[in-house]
Amino acid sequence: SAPRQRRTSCCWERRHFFAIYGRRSLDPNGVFCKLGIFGGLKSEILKRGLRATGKREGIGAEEENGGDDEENVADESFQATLKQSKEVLARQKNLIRQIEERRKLVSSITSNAVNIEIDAATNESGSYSQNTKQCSTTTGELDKKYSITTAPEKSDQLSKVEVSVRPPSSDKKSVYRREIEDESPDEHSVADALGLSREVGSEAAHSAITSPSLSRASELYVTENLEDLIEQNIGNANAEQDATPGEGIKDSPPLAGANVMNVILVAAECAPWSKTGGLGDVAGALPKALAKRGHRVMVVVPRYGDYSEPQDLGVRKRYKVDGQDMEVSYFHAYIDGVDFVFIDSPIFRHREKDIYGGNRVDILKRMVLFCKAAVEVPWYAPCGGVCYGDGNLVFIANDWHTALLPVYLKAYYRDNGLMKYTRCVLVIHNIAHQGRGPIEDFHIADLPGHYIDLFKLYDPMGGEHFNIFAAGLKAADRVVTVSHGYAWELKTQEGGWGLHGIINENDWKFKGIVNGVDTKDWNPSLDVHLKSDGYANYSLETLHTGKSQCKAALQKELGLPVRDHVPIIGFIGRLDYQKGVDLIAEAMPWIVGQDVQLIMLGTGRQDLEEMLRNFEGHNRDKVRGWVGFSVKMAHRITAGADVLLMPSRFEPCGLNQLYAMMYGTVPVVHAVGGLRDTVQQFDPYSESGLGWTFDRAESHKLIDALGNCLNTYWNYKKSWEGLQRRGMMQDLSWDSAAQQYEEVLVAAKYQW
Ligand SMILES: Nc1ncnc2c1ncn2[C@@H]1O[C@H](COP(=O)(O)OP(=O)(O)O[C@H]2O[C@H](CO)[C@@H](O)[C@H](O)[C@H]2O)[C@@H](O)[C@H]1O
Repeated sequence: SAPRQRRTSCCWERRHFFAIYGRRSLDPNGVFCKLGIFGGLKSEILKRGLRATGKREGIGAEEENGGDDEENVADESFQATLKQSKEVLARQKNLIRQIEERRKLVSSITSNAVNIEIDAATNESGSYSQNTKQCSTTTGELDKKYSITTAPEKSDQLSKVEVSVRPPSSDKKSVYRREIEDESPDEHSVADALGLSREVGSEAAHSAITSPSLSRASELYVTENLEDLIEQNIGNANAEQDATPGEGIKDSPPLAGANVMNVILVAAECAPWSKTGGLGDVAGALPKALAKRGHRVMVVVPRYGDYSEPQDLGVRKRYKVDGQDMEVSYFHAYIDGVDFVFIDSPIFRHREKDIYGGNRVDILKRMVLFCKAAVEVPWYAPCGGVCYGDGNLVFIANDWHTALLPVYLKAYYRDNGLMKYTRCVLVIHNIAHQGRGPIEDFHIADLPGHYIDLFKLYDPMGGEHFNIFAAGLKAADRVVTVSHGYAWELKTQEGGWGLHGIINENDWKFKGIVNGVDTKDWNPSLDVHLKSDGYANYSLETLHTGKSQCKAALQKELGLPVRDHVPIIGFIGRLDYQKGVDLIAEAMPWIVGQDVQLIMLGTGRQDLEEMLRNFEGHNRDKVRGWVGFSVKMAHRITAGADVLLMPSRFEPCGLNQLYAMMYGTVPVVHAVGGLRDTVQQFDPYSESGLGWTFDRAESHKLIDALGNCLNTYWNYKKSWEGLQRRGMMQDLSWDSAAQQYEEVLVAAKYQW
């Protein structure tokens, strides 16, 4: 009976072994190919294999009493298992090599994509648009699918579509997760997730997952290991993607967590399509940062020019403006995770060089049409096939041009039980422009009579008048301005420009958030405007040589003496009262008395433009006054200059000083509004600070500050380098601002 017992025991062990790992485990293309990849499993297999031979189970003692046959069987079995283990090891190595190759492929695709973008942007606007168009078409397609899942309205139709959706390719991890959760067992998803070729991987994956002989424990084991491997594999790919600055949407879950919502930013301008100043920059950059946090984000802007990226959505709507029927259509592009919707109408067309041009009534009519159409965009503009809808939606309106939006939202819709869950936040970029006019302008706004009270404002400057910003501030659910300093100033009589009373009354819903920088556009190591004409990209590591090269290229381009040791002082901005250009004029005799070069770029008031030309005319060896709007020159001056001068009388935030610091250019600023928030005065004792500030908008104060700055430049090189480095090392991206905006959006959402 002993031999029978031994045979039974041995057979049981073998049956048990197969029961756990399946018969196909002995097939070279079978489950071991799959299981072998998990390091821990190898020893388990060996252990089980040995147990099957009985040698680890103490059965050996009985075997010694048994016949040679039994011993041979055990030996053969042991040899087979050993061979099998070796094969497993070889396959494991092979799989690791495949994963490595796949990782390289992902990395090369990622870097190619970045190169395409950089190439696109390097070209002049025409080719930039073409390339972007390609990108947007692709991502638009993805968005079409993705947006369906993120749409908050879950109509029957939507949830049906959801079954087949996939998020954008960058969100690979969640694709695989969902495939495993929803569709497993599925050989394709698992093999794809592992990066296995179909021939090697699919059958193995299928066996591993679907084999009926898999016990619950081994199923769990396989799943866990699969997930680990997928995590690791995709994590590596994502890490490589993350290393690319400015990449779009990243891993799930979204940073915004449960607060994910639909956000529509509405602005009169948006870079790169339309820009007269900082509003265009913000409208182009903040939405991308919000999208990165997981929100579904749209920008709505008039279609001033014949832009090539946006495609006609084929939707037509009519709105009445001052008694006249006007038709609008909607153009759409999906770029960097954001839906850009352009509202087309004959009254916007061909205005790209003159966005705010025309008489007061003309501008008002344009803004009335724009706001009337913009507030209904979530109903009519199908982005990626699905409209945003008005649930879980917050508008971000900007400056007086779109301050009618919160008023329309209330008067046309919420007062009538529509758009009940839609909110509007109004951002003040500049209170100096308010949309003022005579009371009679009210009829153009086309609102119920009692709404006149929102618009009526009396101040000593304008008497009783119609004021669009005033109405917007009252109707908005929340109000944001672009720095803490400016938030404080707006509440004062001097800083509020007649609206301080309203702002004080609405203090509870008012907040300052400092703007960020689009670190893709304004980044010395990526800047597309530094790739030609002798300029060079540079970083913190190559600051010294890179900046010198840009400086020489700038001097050469503008016909100034090419001298490395002469400090270049730059100025970029609108030529108006706000920017304090007249203070530079007053300080001009002192400035040209120094061994410096001054480069000024700007457009605006004609007398100030003339002044710039005169500066240059009288000091050709030291001064250049570029009258015009040139984004390329703005970037090149920022890179090539040593000092950026911003003597603004008031400055809600100011972006140029932020850009300057990113480029190792030291700012000298009037300590006001956002300039005070962002430029910390240099302290030579503690070697801290970011630049020089002066406390009053007076030319002698400017001269003092600039004098100290130049002294440091000439005589304290180490301190100078410290200033540059501290500036460049700051995190000035939109990430933190976007998080603060999100808090405001959430507060608005839950406000009744
Ligand atoms: N001639 C020219 N050629 C090329 N580019 C030129 C140019 N003149 C100006 N720019 C560019 O326009 C932008 C100006 O931005 P700012 O923030 O400095 O001022 P702006 O007063 O327009 O914005 C308002 O809104 C922004 C955004 O909130 C606030 O930062 C700011 O304080 C407030 O006054 C920068 O990108 C600058 O490079």
